[in-house]
Amino acid sequence: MTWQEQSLPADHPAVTSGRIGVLLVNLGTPEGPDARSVKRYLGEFLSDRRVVEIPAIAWQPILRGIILNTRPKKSAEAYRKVWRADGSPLAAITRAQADKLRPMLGDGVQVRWAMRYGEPAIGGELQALMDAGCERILLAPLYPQYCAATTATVVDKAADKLREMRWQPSLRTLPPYHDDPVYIDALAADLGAQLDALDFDPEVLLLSFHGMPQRTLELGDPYHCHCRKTARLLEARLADRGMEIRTSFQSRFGRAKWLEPATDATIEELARSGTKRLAIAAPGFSADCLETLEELAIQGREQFQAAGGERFAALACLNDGPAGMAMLDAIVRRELSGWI
Ligand SMILES: C=CC1=C(C)c2cc3[nH]c(cc4nc(cc5[nH]c(cc1n2)c(C)c5CCC(=O)O)C(CCC(=O)O)=C4C)c(C)c3C=C
Ligand SMILES: [Fe+2]
Ligand SMILES: [Fe+2]
Repeated sequence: MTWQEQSLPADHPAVTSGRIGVLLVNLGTPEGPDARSVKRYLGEFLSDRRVVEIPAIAWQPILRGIILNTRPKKSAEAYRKVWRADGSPLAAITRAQADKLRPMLGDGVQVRWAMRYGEPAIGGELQALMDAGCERILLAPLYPQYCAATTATVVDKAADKLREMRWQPSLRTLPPYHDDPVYIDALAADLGAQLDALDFDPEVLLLSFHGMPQRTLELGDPYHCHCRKTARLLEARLADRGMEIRTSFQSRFGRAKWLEPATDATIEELARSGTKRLAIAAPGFSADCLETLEELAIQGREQFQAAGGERFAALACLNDGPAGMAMLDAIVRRELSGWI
C-alpha cells in the first residue's frame, strides 16, 4: 500500500481552503448583571496572573476569602444600571463591531469575536474559525494601548488553544495602535462631532484611561507611555477648540499605588477650583462598558456636581460608529496585507 492509499480519519480537515480569519477580542463581562454571574466572571478575571501580579499563594486567599464575597454584589448593582436589552454593553458592542466589519472585509475573510474572560471564549472562537477553513488568523485584541494585563493575556489564551493542536493555523496579532494616525484621526473626528453637538462649551476635556498599578510601569510595561502619547497626539488635534485638556487614570482597584492622577480626584479638584463645564472622554476603550457608562457617566457626573460643577458630559467611545468602524477596517486590513 502506498501512502496515498492509506485512508485518512473521517475528521481529517480539508487539505487547504486558504481562508483568512479575524478574531476581535475584548476584555470580558459577566453573563448577567447578578452577583452569581459577576462572581464567576471576577473569579476568572482576577485569577489571571497577568492582571494581579501577586503570588497565587498570597492572592488566592484574599480573592476567594474577601473580594469574591463582597465585590460581586456591589458590581452587579453597577452592571444593572447600564445593562441593555441585548446584554452587557461591552459584549453587545464588540458583537456589533464584528458584524459590521464582516461585510467591510468581504467574502474571503471570516470575522468572529471573543471575550478574554467569560463567553464567547477565545478557544471556542479560534476553533470555529478553523472549522470554517481558516488557515491564517489575525488575533485582534481591541486595546489601542498595549498592556500585559490586557493585550498579552489575549495572546497567552490563544496560545493555550494552539498548544492543543497538531495542525495549527498561522497567527498574526494586531499591534497596539495608540499613536496610529488612523486611530488619532478617528478619535479627533468623532470627539469633535460629539463636542459640537453639546448644548454647552466645556471649559475642560478630561481624557480618562483605565488605570494600572504604578509598579507595572516600573517593571517596564509600556501602557502608561502609550496612554500619554495618545493623549498628547489627541490634544494637538483638539487644541484649536480652546479647552483645557487633562489626562487621568480611572478604576483604581486594591490598596497598591496606581497610575496618577486619578480620574475621580481630578473631577473633584476641577469642580472645587471653579470649573463649571466638563466633558470626559475615554479614548483607551474601544467600546463603552461598565467603566465608562457607570464609573464615568454616572459616578463622574455625581462627583462633579457634588463638588460644585454644573454642566457635565461623558462622551461615547468609538464603538461601532462610522469613524470607529472605518478605523478598525483600516488597521485590520493593514495587518492582513500579503494574506488578502
Ligand atoms: C487588578 C485589577 C485590574 C487591572 C490591572 C485592570 C486593568 C485593565 N482593565 C481594562 C479594561 C476594563 N476593565 C473593566 C472592568 C474591571 N477591571 C477591574 C480590575 C482591573 N482592571 C475590575 C475588577 C473590573 C470589573 C468591574 C468591577 O467590579 O469594577 C472593563 C469593563 C468590563 C465590563 O464588563 O464592562 C474594561 C473594558 C484595561 C484596559 C486595563 C489595563 C490597562
Ligand atoms: Fe479593568
Ligand atoms: Fe470600575
